[in-house]
Amino acid sequence: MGPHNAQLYTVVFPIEEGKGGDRRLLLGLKKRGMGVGRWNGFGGKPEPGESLDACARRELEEECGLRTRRLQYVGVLLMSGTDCPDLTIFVYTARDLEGDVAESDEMRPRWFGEGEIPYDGCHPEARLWWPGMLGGERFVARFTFGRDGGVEHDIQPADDARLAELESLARP
Ligand SMILES: COc1nc(N)nc2c1ncn2[C@H]1C[C@H](O)[C@@H](COP(=O)(O)OP(=O)(O)OP(=O)(O)O)O1
Repeated sequence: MGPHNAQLYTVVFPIEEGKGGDRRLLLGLKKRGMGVGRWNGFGGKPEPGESLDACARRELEEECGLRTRRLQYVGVLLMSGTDCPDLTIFVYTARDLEGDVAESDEMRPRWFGEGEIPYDGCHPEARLWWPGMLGGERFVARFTFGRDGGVEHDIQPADDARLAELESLARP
């Protein structure tokens, strides 16, 4: 199961790093559609012919008003389940941010300190990979959702070659 036969999405996490090494993460409370009522990064589906990088930048600006001078492709989520379509989600972090944070039709943004992330209000698997992502890990994570609401997971470190291989399968 992979990008070639799954619905493709991007998700972007804006991060600010303070001088003392403390980090803040901008999350958005989803106001409609998939994941409504949950805190998440900013993202969505690529438009026809759009690269993943361009999609990530567009969705970031549309959903929270920010642009970035440092977008980093850090991981891939391969999601499957009995009662839902397969999803492949390309994960980015965004630093060196420009613009003003603004609420959109889709997202209500809010900054959280690393120790304040509201995991109970996020997608259930978020707590399994966000701490690693915030710590700078690059990864491929496989999640399999069961009918009982449980989720099996396998999270592996990924290098440039593995991430590029997955990205190339999604190239328009
Ligand atoms: C199931 O678990 C998920 N976990 C996480 N962390 N993120 C997820 C999960 N499922 C979906 N997402 C992300 C992927 C995208 O960033 C959004 C959903 O995007 P959306 O459906 O809003 O896509 P758009 O292209 O913006 O859609 P419309 O323009 O049609 O509103 O959630």
